[in-house]
Amino acid sequence: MKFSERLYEKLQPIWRKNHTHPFVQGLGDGTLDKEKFRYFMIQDYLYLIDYAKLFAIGAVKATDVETMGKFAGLLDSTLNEEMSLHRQYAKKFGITEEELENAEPAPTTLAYTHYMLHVGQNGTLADLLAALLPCMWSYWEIGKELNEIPGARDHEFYGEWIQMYSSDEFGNLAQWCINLLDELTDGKKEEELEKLEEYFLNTTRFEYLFWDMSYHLQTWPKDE
Ligand SMILES: Cc1ncc(CO)c(N)n1
Repeated sequence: MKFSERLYEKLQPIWRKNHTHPFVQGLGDGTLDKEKFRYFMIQDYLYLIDYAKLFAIGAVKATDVETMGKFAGLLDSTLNEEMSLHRQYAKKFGITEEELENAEPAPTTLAYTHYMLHVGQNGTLADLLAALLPCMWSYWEIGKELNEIPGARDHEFYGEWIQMYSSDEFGNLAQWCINLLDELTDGKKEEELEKLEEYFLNTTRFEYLFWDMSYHLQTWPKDE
């Protein structure tokens, strides 16, 4: 069995929790409170700034030019395609680019990005991929699932989000990362696979926490 199949099977219950989170459900049926989505967009923009850096680290850790080029492409599409979705949504909300970049990360955003960057900086290329994969993979799955809901992709507000994450372009990038992780883990010892599984599990959990943070508009403790 491919390592990605093992991850997928083992973590199904946790993935389902992400799919059924009220934030995700609200995106799909269009009932999500705009204030929560606005908060999510700002936090997700900050998240993606650090996430993009993981692809840069991937290029550094790659051992062949083709893989380097792919990571460079992932870096480019995160900064210039995925984040332009956020910049467009920001315009709809009257949020300036300065405001976006100067916003303060909430506790969960900071914990999640720093965890991934720590694993990415200190580990192997396989470690980095295991940590970053739940992000792309779960958004692709969620995008595809929401895209099946009649009218969801044409929703005046959340439709563009669903279109982006259910797209073949986004899916192909996720699939490339899945395939590379499968290649890198082929024939690896069980001990090594368990370590990778732990990274993947932790960032899958962080995905849930990110939805939950946005749903509850998490802040740092008040009256500091
Ligand atoms: C928190 C989070 N996870 C995954 C993605 C997909 O890139 C995203 N934009 N944000």
